[in-house]
Amino acid sequence: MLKDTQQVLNLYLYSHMQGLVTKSTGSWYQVQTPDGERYNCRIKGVFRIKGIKTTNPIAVGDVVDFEIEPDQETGVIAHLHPRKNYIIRKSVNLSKQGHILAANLDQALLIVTLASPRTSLGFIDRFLVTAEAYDIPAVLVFNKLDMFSEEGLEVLADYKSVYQHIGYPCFEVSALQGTNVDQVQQLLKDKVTLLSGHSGVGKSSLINALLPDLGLRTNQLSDWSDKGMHTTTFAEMFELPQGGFIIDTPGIRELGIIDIEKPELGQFFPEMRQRMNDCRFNNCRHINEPGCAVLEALEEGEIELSRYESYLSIYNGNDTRA
Ligand SMILES: Nc1nc2c(ncn2[C@@H]2O[C@H](COP(=O)(O)OP(=O)(O)OP(=O)(O)O)[C@@H](O)[C@H]2O)c(=O)[nH]1
Ligand SMILES: [Zn+2]
Repeated sequence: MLKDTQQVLNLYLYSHMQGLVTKSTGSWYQVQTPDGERYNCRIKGVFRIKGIKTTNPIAVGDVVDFEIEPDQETGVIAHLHPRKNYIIRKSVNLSKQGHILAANLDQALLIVTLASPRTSLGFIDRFLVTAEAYDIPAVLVFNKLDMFSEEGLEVLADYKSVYQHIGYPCFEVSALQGTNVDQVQQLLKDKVTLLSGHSGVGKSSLINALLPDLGLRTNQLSDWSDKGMHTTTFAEMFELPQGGFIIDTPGIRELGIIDIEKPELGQFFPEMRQRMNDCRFNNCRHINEPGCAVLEALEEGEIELSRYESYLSIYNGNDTRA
């Protein structure tokens, strides 16, 4: 009888649990179970991505199975669930090596401003291309609404229509005054969201507006951000009171452009992707080829000139990240 009880207990103690990796230090992983329990876990075994060696096998956002150790507090990660996407930093001199920054992102939110500092269209487009290449849905949030003049509001409406037209949701908010922050709150609910944007666009202000009751959390967040060493290497997720997580890590805020082969670039512009099957040549670069469906659409004003200019700029390897 006693033996049976022990066996049942052992089974229970070593049972597999599933959880989300919410923090990583490289050797320890914080794993959160669906009921909110957190365990510090180690890794057992080898985890690999095809074709690339990673310096970290498991990253924030990964879903893993783990076994709880007899101490009931720590665990051993035994299985990694397939990722729907991940962002990776390739090492500069060894392109076959990389560091996974985060996995399974539901969306990437780019915070931009049209005033102090103005985010360039080139920067926005570069971000969107990168998000497309990573297969992460992107959303634009135009902040500092309170600073706009009549004229500024018209420019904003133009920008929004350009991006909404090609399928990117756009929001306009004032983090400072709280305008439309509830819409962003709704957007983040139950999702894993990467926050991005240039310095000074109001990311911290927006987080503060999103977490009004959790000043402590935001402080932790900026403390974390100040630790230069960790920030570039390891991401951390912050849980939102209404459900969902945000990732705000300086090293990945601007989602550096990844290696994209020139012939593939058009695929990452949705309005080009949609038309390029109609180009006369199947290896059309959409630059000066006859019968190019993209150039036709550009001429007819169906493709925005600024977007096409971004295409050319990235194609030619110019850095538009002003
Ligand atoms: N008028 C106005 N100012 C804002 C708004 N949001 C942020 N700011 C101001 O813009 C400045 C930068 O805001 P932060 O929230 O620190 O920007 P950040 O993106 O976190 O910047 P980094 O920490 O450098 O990445 C601060 O002076 C904020 O007060 C807004 O909606 N309206
Ligand atoms: Zn073409």
